[in-house]
Amino acid sequence: MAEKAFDPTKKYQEQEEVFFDDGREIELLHFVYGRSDVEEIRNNPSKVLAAIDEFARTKKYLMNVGEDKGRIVTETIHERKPQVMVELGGYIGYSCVLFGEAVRAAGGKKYWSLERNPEFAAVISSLVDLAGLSEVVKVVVGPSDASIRRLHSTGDLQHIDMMFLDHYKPAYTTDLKLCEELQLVTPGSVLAADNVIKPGNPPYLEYVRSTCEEKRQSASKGGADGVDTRFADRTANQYKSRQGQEKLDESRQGNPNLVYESKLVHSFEPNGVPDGVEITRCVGEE
Ligand SMILES: C[S@@+](CC[C@H](N)C(=O)[O-])C[C@H]1O[C@@H](n2cnc3c(N)ncnc32)[C@H](O)[C@@H]1O
Repeated sequence: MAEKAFDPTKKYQEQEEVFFDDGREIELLHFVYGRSDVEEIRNNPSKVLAAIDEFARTKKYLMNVGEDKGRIVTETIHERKPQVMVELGGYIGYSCVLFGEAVRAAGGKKYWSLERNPEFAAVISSLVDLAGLSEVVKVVVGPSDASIRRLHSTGDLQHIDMMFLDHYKPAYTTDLKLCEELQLVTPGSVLAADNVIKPGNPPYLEYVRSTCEEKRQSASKGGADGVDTRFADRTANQYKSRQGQEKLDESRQGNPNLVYESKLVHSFEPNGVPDGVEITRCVGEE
């Protein structure tokens, strides 16, 4: 996958100081459903995505994965052909519509979108319905770790063929370890982690790039308390005003015996800022 230059004609609006949860998500729904051509975009995922992009380019920034990084993940979906894919963090449904359609096209059965904010989850469901993807996509409201545990215990989720991590940055590693412990992530699973350059995720990159021996040694030392200090305050507190202080189980050990092959694919945020997606394949267990 070669890195392409950013096309400035597709640039989203600048990211403001307050860039989400200020009513823009509902404004987006009115923008999309208020279009004179809304019946032409119904059941057409590409046109729904184009309408979302148009809002973000002409009205207000949206924290979507965007076209460039999205392509890296859809190419991986075409290769891996997951029957079951999970995303952590759905926001207004951009990645859900883009990847849900790719999973369906690859013959997959289910795309789970785990979103903590109930208002955002309602926006996702509305746009997924418009895109005609309701049979493949299931939106689950709640914190990702509780949702993963519940879906596993009910038997609704038995294996994750592919996972897109794009929620609270410090939770990437703790949620991956939870999925390993529940044997949802096993050899054959593929992970795509967004924002590993902007804002960055050193603990996650360290984990998926470690050898089994390194992971076993670090698990034997036990986890540190609180959010890893390598995250900037802005990232650690991104959802604090709405959710309060996040509680992560840093003592979780995961399955250090899983062997990962991991690589960074460079790309751009939809407002042109350089970023990258870490693609990680679980290739064995030792
Ligand atoms: C960057 S946005 C996701 C963007 C989306 N994947 C896309 O590309 O279209 C991050 C989302 O994660 C959600 N979120 C944050 N912490 C979460 C958690 N612990 N569990 C589930 N969702 C969470 C936020 O509410 C927000 O909607």
